[in-house]
Amino acid sequence: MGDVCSIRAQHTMIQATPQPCPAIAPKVIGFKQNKERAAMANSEESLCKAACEGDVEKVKSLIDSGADVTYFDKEGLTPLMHAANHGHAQVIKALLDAGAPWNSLSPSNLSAGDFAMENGHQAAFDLLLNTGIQAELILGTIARKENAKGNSDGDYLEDRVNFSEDKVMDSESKAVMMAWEKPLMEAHAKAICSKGGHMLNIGFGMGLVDTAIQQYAPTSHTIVEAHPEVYDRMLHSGWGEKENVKIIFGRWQDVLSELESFDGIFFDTYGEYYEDMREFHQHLPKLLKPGGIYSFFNGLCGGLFRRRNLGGCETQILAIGYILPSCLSIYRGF
Ligand SMILES: C[S@@+](CC[C@H](N)C(=O)[O-])C[C@H]1O[C@@H](n2cnc3c(N)ncnc32)[C@H](O)[C@@H]1O
Repeated sequence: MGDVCSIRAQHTMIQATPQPCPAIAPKVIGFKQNKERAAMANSEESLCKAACEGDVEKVKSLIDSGADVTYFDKEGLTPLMHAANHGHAQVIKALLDAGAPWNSLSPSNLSAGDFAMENGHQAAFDLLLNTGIQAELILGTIARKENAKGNSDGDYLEDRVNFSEDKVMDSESKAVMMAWEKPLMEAHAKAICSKGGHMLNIGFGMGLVDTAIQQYAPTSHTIVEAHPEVYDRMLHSGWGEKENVKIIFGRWQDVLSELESFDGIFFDTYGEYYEDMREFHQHLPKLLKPGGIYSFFNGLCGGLFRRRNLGGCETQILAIGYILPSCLSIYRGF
């Protein structure tokens, strides 16, 4: 747990040089019909400049007079990215209230959240994180309802997955798991194994957390995995022959009755929603022994930040810290 918190602390020390505020480029208007469009673009350029300079009154008045908060300037940046880059939290709030998209990406695939994070603007970052999480929760709830009605646009568990040395990808080439997450998985394993005993991991993926759990030589180590190809790969790589390992093939939702209680539990699935994780949490009082330790990993803010090396890990930890307000991703059973 100490590790998890200290990684979060490292994050706030990351500093990058913010880009200078853009000068408003003079427009050359060749045709009469372009005048209106040029005037509008000017108000959006002014919005970017005011956002960059932190002039919240000007931002509000430009919004009131119809400036488009979704505008991308010639550098491919939105007003929200400019405000985030310089840490102007009040401007960010005004833009978000006016409907500025929190998940737009710059030409280098950076979101406003990335700009705030890279420049160490914690208040700006928290605002964007909050908005991203709220949106994810709402979208997740809608998607679950759609799926329940049979409108699912594809079930990850029924699709093919691709394995390579450093990642597992789903059929849409989205990363199920990536090797850079290894240090984070090791931190989770260390936490849940800190008292030894019987371990449970939900979701094998690349087996990073399970490999780390094995290093603590637990009394028993149960792994629940639902994807047939991931399961086959587990068997081919010898996981079925390890003495203290029990593999349960199936969705955790369907195999709960086969699970006893554990001293350490880790949860990290893919293709599920926040609501699924919450549902899992409701089973914890039964699954976790008194004094047991639970930890989880979940991409709760997809789209808000790039998934990338250490930064991505830190983001996940921040997200976890946000959900459980004291930067703890760990739950201790009573
Ligand atoms: C992100 S990966 C887990 C990565 C793992 N923590 C590691 O260290 O490599 C998620 C895994 O959960 C599995 N999964 C998805 N939904 C599941 C469910 N309902 N029950 C059990 N496993 C599930 C996926 O097939 C995938 O292997």
